[in-house]
Amino acid sequence: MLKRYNIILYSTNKIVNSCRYVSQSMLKSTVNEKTGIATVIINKPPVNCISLELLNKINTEINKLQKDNIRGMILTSVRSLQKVFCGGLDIKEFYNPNPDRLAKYLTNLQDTWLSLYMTSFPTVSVINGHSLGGGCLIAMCCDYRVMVGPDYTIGLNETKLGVVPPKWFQDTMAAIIGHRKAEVSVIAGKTYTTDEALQIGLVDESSPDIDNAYKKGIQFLNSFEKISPWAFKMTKNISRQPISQWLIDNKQKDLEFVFNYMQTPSVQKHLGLYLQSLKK
Ligand SMILES: CC/C=C\C/C=C\C/C=C\CC/C=C/CC(=O)SCCNC(=O)CCNC(=O)[C@H](O)C(C)(C)COP(=O)(O)OP(=O)(O)OC[C@H]1O[C@@H](n2cnc3c(N)ncnc32)[C@H](O)[C@@H]1OP(=O)(O)O
Repeated sequence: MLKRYNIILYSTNKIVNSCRYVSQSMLKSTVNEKTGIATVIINKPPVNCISLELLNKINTEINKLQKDNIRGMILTSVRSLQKVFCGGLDIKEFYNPNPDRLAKYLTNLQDTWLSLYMTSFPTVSVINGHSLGGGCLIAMCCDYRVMVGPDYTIGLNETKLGVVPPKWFQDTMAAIIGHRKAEVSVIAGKTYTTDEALQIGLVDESSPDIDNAYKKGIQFLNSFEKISPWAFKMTKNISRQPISQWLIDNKQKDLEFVFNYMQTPSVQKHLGLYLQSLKK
């Protein structure tokens, strides 16, 4: 039986020296058996945007780690991408979608958010690049955020694409920076530089380089060494349950609304224009 571990969601290959397992594509996950800390690395070039397949992998991995009783987790992005933590949800999943796949995607998105937001172990995102839309969402799900800077950006920019960030996206941000700041932020689809994100409390610490950011993440996880895992889990649960319970109670309604809304001509037109603007 493994010790109880913390999770840091982070993108590097060289930190972990004692690996329990590694999955080769899109998501690499390693657990340091000495420390009980998992490092989960998103590895989907060119910009780590989240397809249905990646979403499945993230959710499966979190659920596996949950069963393994790890002490903590770091979530990050592979170093070779250099300037992107996560480019957000894959817009191609929403543009001219296959309805069956879109329904699967949205359901998986709900489930993955619930898994990551409610982990019973501490989690850290080491944000080693731009983190937009769904990228910002997964970083915000973690218990602590360390962002590399100064030149990266983070934010829920959905309105800039002509889509609405669902209630649970907005609630996740409001729980971190407060309702008023989150409202101003999501309405305008604002993105923040590392320094700005630190200033408004969207991230907890900044770092000029990835190694240092990773160390800060580990320090955060180590701060739980003397905290009972049960006390951690129950306290986090009480803190986050009101937000997660809303989605659990409204999953079908939320799914149907987004599923229909996404396929309206006006949303499709905006998504098409946004995708075009991203093309080189
Ligand atoms: C109650 C609710 C009511 C209604 C709700 C209705 C709907 C809500 C449902 C769900 C909500 C929808 C939520 C969406 C959340 C999102 O995440 S939307 C996406 C947000 N992300 C972005 O806007 C990032 C866009 N990308 C960039 O800004 C840059 O690519 C980035 C800074 C990340 C990196 O820049 P750079 O290194 O220069 O790379 P390129 O720009 O050259 O990109 C490389 C190729 O990758 C393609 N690409 C980039 N991002 C995405 C993406 N998110 N999805 C798909 N594809 C992407 C880009 O087009 C390039 O492709 P090419 O090589 O040219 O083919």
